[in-house]
Amino acid sequence: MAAELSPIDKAKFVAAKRAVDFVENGMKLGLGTGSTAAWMVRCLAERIREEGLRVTGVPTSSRTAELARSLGIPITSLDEARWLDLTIDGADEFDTELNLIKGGGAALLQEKIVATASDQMIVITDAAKSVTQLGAFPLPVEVIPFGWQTSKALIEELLVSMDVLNRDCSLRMNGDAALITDEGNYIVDLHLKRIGNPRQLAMVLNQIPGVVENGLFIDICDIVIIGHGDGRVVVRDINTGDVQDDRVDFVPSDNIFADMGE
Ligand SMILES: O=C[C@H](O)[C@H](O)[C@H](O)COP(=O)(O)O
Repeated sequence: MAAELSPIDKAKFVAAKRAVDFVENGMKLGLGTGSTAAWMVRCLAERIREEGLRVTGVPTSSRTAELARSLGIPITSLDEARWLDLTIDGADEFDTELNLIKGGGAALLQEKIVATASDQMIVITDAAKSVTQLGAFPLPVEVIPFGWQTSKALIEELLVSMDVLNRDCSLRMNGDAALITDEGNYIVDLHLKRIGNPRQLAMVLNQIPGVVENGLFIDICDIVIIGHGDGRVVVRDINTGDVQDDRVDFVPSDNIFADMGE
């Protein structure tokens, strides 16, 4: 018997399930990271099992690779795949132009490379992540460990020069030690509260020595699918301007919980 999902998990599940409708036979797919993307991986595995869907996935983190492998999704590296048809991923915040903050799960670097190598990016999310202005969620910046304090100081100087009022920056920790990303780097979180010009900030942050990438995704996302706890999903396409209001059955099949030990 499938476990009862919380309203937030129902919202994530229905968004993920609707996104997987966009997947077609033979596609090369970017597989995002995080709790919402994990639902997408489970829904994709279900279509592979039940319909014999043929796809190849490129995971955006070691966690997603492990999950995909455990559910029998064929995966490969981006270097093998080279170019992808579609990436489906979660986000921490999205604005009306579908600019995003990502990296709450420290996977922003691979996620940005994979999404940029895709013809289309679909973001799956719940409504709580919709904002008029990005920045309430701390902006993750991936820095190399060598001289990270200098890189952090340069980020702080940059924020002063841009007249950013809230500019508290903190090294992301994992217990007592710095969190290490899949690429062996650190994350500095920028607590900005509001980001006036995300496009400019995304560009200038990456000019700082030691900064590898930042969590602002500008002009990368094409479609956002917003799930709600009652099964409603809103699909918004930034390129066509189309908005569809849809419903998805939010009762997952029993074996979708296979990887969760339920
Ligand atoms: O690094 C992690 C990713 O950018 C995630 O996609 C993002 O943090 C959203 O994760 P979740 O779906 O768990 O809220």
